[in-house]
Amino acid sequence: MKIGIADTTFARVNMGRFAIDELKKHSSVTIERYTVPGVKDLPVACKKLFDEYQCDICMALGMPGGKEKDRMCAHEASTGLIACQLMTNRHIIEVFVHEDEAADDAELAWLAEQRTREHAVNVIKLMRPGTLEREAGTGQRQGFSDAGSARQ
Ligand SMILES: Cc1nc2c(=O)[nH]c(=O)nc-2n(C[C@H](O)[C@H](O)[C@H](O)CO)c1C
Repeated sequence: MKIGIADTTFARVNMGRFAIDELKKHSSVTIERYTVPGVKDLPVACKKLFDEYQCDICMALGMPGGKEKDRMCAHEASTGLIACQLMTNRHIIEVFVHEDEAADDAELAWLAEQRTREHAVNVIKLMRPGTLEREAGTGQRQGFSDAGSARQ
């Protein structure tokens, strides 16, 4: 198994470092890292990780800014990431941390690390068929607290 990590220099937290650290804690998989300037460059980075580096699954790590044009960029990037998944028939776990989700820099750094690490664990679980099934409907969230199951 080979995991691709695509990340950006636009992000204000080194999300790639946290992803790699977490993946190594849980498995001995091979990891390829590909860093690009911003989120809109992530789809082709992931495509190259699949096509040229033979990755089986990718994480796309990015940090959209708080302005309207940043939100637009993030939406475009997400659309590209979905297209890449359909073209390659492989999963890309998108880990976007919007700058305005956090109240200050300290919370932003904490959120980016936490969300990245939790999604890295999701990647490991996705590679082991049936594992995520045990958590279906449990209201998992990455970063802030889990929502939990709704009462039935
Ligand atoms: C407006 C803008 N906002 C963001 C952002 O919020 N987050 C991010 O990672 N990148 C942004 N970029 C840069 C683009 O994603 C891309 O890197 C450039 O347009 C070069 O292709 C741009 C241009």
